[in-house]
Amino acid sequence: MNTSEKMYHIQCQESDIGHYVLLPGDPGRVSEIAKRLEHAKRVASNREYTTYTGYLDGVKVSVTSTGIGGPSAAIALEELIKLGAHTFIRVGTCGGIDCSLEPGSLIIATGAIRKEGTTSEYIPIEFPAVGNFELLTALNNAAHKLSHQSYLGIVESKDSFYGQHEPDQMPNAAILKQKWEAWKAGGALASEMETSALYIISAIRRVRCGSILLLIRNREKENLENTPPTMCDTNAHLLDTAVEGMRQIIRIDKEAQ
Ligand SMILES: O=P(O)(O)O[C@H]1O[C@H](CO)[C@@H](O)[C@H]1O
Ligand SMILES: O=c1cc[nH]c(=O)[nH]1
Repeated sequence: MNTSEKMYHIQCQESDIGHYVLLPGDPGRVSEIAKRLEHAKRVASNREYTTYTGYLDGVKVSVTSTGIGGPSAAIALEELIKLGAHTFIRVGTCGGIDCSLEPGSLIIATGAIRKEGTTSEYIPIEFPAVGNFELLTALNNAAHKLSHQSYLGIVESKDSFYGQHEPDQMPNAAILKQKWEAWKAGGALASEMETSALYIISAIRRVRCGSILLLIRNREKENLENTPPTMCDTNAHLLDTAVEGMRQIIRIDKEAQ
């Protein structure tokens, strides 16, 4: 491959991208993360994909938004891997499945339920979507270091946001609700839309990915306790923890060299 070639969707070339990449879904979150890097500059913005690149402890690190959902995240990840990136942290948001979780909690996804269509085009459904152990450990250590409460566990990655929030509006309501109850009984923590695609593709391409998510609202908790909607309206602790996790993995990699 000609490495000066720009990738079709993210509009970046190899020299634009670090080997380490933070992956928010929301393009609006990219500059907020980039502020936590050294000398970060915007390198491209096309469709849902905005990229900044800077440094952490002298090592080049990029931030690229994935947009919403598996198809969009899969494109970002595939193109970043083609440009040489090998270590990824998703920096996302989620809604509660486990009724004990407070809005504002940080969820570190050990694995993801593959309730999406993208990864079935890659590998049969029996293959599990699992995070990279080193990265999950680094994220967990980062949360402890910064004194932020975090929870390790399984998340649901689905395709339909409104299928989660308004299942009764869907002809498929009975199946949606039955599966949701099954995930709850199985101890799943939260629901989002990209982690399973990122984990499956990372496994297939032999790169590392970990996902950390901010729980912004927990309808299960509200329903159980009969309390009004409560939204978490701050994400600084998510961004600080994700960047500290990346700093830790960079340090571990340097020590192993
Ligand atoms: O905040 P981000 O990272 O986009 O993550 C979550 O928010 C979006 C839905 O509102 C989906 O992308 C979901 O996974
Ligand atoms: O409830 C939520 C919150 C964020 N993202 C989701 O997919 N669901």
